[in-house]
Order: sequence, then structure tokens, then C-alpha cells
Amino acid sequence: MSLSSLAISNHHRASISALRRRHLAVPRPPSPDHFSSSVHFPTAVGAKPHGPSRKSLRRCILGSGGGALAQDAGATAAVLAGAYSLVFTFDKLTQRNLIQQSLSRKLVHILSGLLFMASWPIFSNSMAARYFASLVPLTNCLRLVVNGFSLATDEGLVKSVTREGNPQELLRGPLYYVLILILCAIVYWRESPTGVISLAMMCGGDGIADIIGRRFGSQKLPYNRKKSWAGSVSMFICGCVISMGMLHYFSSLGYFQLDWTMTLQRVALISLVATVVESLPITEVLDDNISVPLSSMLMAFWSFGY
Ligand SMILES: C/C(=C\COP(=O)(O)O)CCC[C@H](C)CCC[C@H](C)CCCC(C)C
Ligand SMILES: Nc1ccn([C@@H]2O[C@H](COP(=O)(O)OP(=O)(O)O)[C@@H](O)[C@H]2O)c(=O)n1
Repeated sequence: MSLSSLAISNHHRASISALRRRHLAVPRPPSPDHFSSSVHFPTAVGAKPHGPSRKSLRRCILGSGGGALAQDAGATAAVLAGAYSLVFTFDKLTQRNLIQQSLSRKLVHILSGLLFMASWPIFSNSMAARYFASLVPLTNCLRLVVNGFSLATDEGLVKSVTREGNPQELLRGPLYYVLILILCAIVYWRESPTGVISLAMMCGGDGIADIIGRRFGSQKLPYNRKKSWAGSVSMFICGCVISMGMLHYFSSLGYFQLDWTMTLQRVALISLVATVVESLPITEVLDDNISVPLSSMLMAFWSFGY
């Protein structure tokens, strides 16, 4: 199915879901992504309401038969390969002193999650797609744990993902990061602005804050001398821009339709809250890779309702 026909079918689905959200009873075939229908088909008086047949249950879970299974398996393999290639590339750039280690780590921080999220449309429309996609961060989670406890030694991973080259660092920021990727992929997936905005803030906003703050952050925050106005302002601006960009990306593929004026206001508020949370001197207690996405998730769910 070409991307344009995928977008059209998704657009059709999105317009139905938009009507449904306005509580208009719009009958729909049981779509694989949303198995438990919130719209019930009218049944004849006295007829016993019947749920989906066993066959349609299986088709919804596996999508259109083996096609969805093969598509999701292929997509998982491709994104896994992309993950390894990304870390390998930045490791080589750092080894050749073409890029500073701290910048390398931040670029991996920014690109990993955003590219992972951007890959979601290549997975099928079956209910299992999000679980296939979450295998990628799960694999990297295991990789971080194994190397973090020095059960294996992946020098490239340690160099491109840690601050001081201590493998135990893998068990903090990087581990929380991939756990949040798993959470957003499974709980929110590509039909909800909440997951998209949360990852945009954690990956894009927080990552840019570090890069700009280290370089231009001479004016420190009054309540946190380790953070700067430059870092926080860049997090707010880039968090908004990246969130809006990713929302447009998923909306253009038909996964949801948004009122963009209202959305911009909501995203600005979410970005402001996430930026304030990130600026607080609580990193020793709660890592940014937990506080930023969770605060974004709470604000986004409160704003958008899904
Ligand atoms: C450096 C990272 C986190 C550290 O955060 P912080 O301490 O600086 O705040 C990111 C760790 C990334 C992880 C090792 C690899 C994750 C790959 C991702 C799940 C899939 C990417 C696929 C895409 C196609 C490249
Ligand atoms: N709001 C911010 C965030 C980071 N930064 C700079 O970026 C460095 C790393 O920030 P961080 O401790 O949040 O790094 P991560 O926990 O995100 O890896 C800080 O020590 C500051 O130099 C900043 O100046 N302002």
C-alpha cells in the first residue's frame, strides 16, 4: 500500500475517530488499532448483541493475516539496525575526535528517540504493531543493563552514551530514557498527541537544553546554578517546535486531526511546564529523563484528553 493510499485510509479513519470523539455514533468496522470499540452497533430489538467473532478477533490482533506480521517483523529489524548504526556512527566520530564526547552523547539522546518515533508509521495497523516497535527500546534496555553491570563490554556503547565512560552510568539516564520510549510506544503509540509531545520534550527539548546551555549558559538560573537561562529558553522554544513538527508529521499521515491554533497554545503550556521541571535542582533525586517526559505526559493528557 503506497504512503498516499495509507495516508488516505488513515485520513478516513482519523475523520471517523474525530467524529467519534464528538460523540456522534459513527458505525465503523472493528479497526485493528482500536479493538475495544467505544461505538456499539445498533442491534435489532430483542436480538442478542454479539461481539466480534473469533476470526475477526484474530484478524484484528494479527492485522490482515501474515502480511501485518511480516511487515512488523521487518520494521522491527530495520529500526533495530538503525539503532545500532546510530550508536556505532557516533562512537566512530568520537573515536576519531571529529566530535566531542559530550556533544556525541547529546546528539544520540536527541536523535534516538525522535527517529524511533518517526519510524512508527512503517509498522502495520495491527494491534500487535506497538509491541513489535517496543522490542527496539527493550532490546537496547537489555543492552544497557548487560553492559551497565559489566556482564559484557560494548566500548562503543559506553563511549557514545556515558559522560565519563563509566559503564554504571548506563543504568541511569540512558536506561530511564529507553524505558520511557517503551512506555510511550505501548501506552500512547501513534494515535495520541500525549506520547508524541512527551518524547519530543524528553529527546528534543532536554537534549537541546544541554547543548545550548553548555555553550552559551553564562547566565545561571537564580534557583539552580547548574542550569542557565540559555539552556531553559532553548528547551522551551525547541520543545515547542519539535513537538509541533512531530504532531504535524503524524497528523499528515492521518493518525489524528488537531485544531492547530489550540494545539500550539497547549504545546506551549506543556513545554513551559516541562522546562520549569527540567530547570529544578532535583536531578540528584529524579533524573530529567523521568521528570521531563512524565510532567509532559500529565500536562498533555490533561490538555488533549487522550
Ligand atoms: C544518550 C541517551 C540517553 C542519556 O540521556 P542523558 O543522561 O544524557 O539525559 C540515549 C540512549 C540511547 C540508547 C542507547 C539507544 C536507543 C535506540 C532507540 C530505542 C531506537 C533508535 C532507532 C532509530 C531508527 C535510530
Ligand atoms: N536548562 C539547562 C539544562 C542544561 N544546561 C547545561 O547542560 C549541562 C547538562 O545538563 P543536565 O545535567 O540536565 O544533563 P542531562 O541530565 O540532560 O544529561 C548542565 O550542566 C548545564 O551546563 C543548562 O545550562 N541549562
